[in-house]
Parts: sequence; C-alpha cells; structure tokens
Amino acid sequence: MSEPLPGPALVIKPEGMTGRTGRYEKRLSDLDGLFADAEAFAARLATEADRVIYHVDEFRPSGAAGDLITGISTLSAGRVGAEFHMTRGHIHAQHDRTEIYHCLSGHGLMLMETLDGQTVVTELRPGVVAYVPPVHIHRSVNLGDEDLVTLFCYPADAGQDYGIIARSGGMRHRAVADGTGWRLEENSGYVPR
Ligand SMILES: O=P(O)(O)OC[C@H]1O[C@H](O)[C@H](O)[C@@H](O)[C@@H]1O
Ligand SMILES: [Fe+2]
Repeated sequence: MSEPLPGPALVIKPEGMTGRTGRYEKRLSDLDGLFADAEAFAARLATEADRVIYHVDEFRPSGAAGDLITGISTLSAGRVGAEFHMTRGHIHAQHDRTEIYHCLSGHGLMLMETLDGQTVVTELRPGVVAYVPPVHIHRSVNLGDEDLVTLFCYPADAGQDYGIIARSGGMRHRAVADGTGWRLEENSGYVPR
C-alpha cells in the first residue's frame, strides 16, 4: 500500500499565513503619484518614506495555466489628504483572468473599472467575497481604521499590468473621506482610454 503524501499546509488567518512561497511589500515611497494630494503625500514622505503601506504573502505552486495563486494581502489604514490608503491596482496581463478576494478583517472597497470607464465597487467587510470579473482593473482601498486583510485567489498565469492605470492618469474614481464615512469622487486627471 502506498503512503499518502502530505499536501501543502496553508493556514490563512487575519494575522498572516503559513506555507507561503513569496512576499512583497510596498512602502510609502513606492506609491508616489498614486494620490491626488501631492502636498499631503510629500508631508508624509518626509517622515514615513520607509513605512510599509501594504504587503502580500502568497503560495504560488507554479506559474502554469490551470494552477492557482492563493495568498493574503494586508493594507494598512490611513489617508493621504482626504484619500484612503490603496494598492497600486492592476489589470491582469491576460485580461480574461479573474480573481476572488475574501475579506478576513477590516473595512474597505474592491474598486474595479472596465476598459470603457465603468466603475464597479464591492464593499468589503469580514466574510464578504468580492469577485473580479474578466477584464476589470482592480485595487483595494482601506476605508477603516484598522488593517484591511483579504485572502485572494487567482489563476497562476494571470500576470499584472500596471501600465493600464498609469496611462489613464489613475482610475476614474478616488475613494475619499466624507465626514466619518466615505464617497467616490471623480478623478480630475482621468484620461479615458
Ligand atoms: O499588485 P498590486 O496592485 O500592488 O496589489 C497587490 C496584490 O494585490 C492582490 O492581493 C493580488 O492578488 C496580488 O496579485 C497583487 O499583486
Ligand atoms: Fe489581481
């Protein structure tokens, strides 16, 4: 009789994950140009350039078509001027590749956009699963005052294209504070594609 082989032991909790194959971090200094308020960004940069704004841990068994990348993204709370902390955002290099995000803790938004500029949002609270359909630009936004932690899963051959947002001067909408809440604001620098 053959012995069973041990499968990968991934444990993913709001505090972090075990069994990761990789990690990356984005510091405040990596996010230059993302936020509307350049003065507020410069003021924070002066004292917090090296602060990690978000980090991503992942389990990537391979990059093969049909394989899956699973991981956890942790986005800190805070604002640059009125605008909430967010990830750079991307579209998958293979445009038709999809993704799910399961909110483990915190409060935020999955801010999505179609190529013709239609904004789609899913508000994230613990337990919510956001679905990113094919050909949707997507970024996470932290609307709360604690870390926004999401478990994500997407095809291993998807890839990330960041140029799509850069060429349009950002996404069409920005998530900004509104009293104690939030609202979406038109991005004045947006260039329709
Ligand atoms: O790629 P960014 O916009 O920097 O966002 C960071 C990360 O967010 C998600 O968790 C995705 O699944 C990752 O693949 C992505 O790289
Ligand atoms: Fe993605």
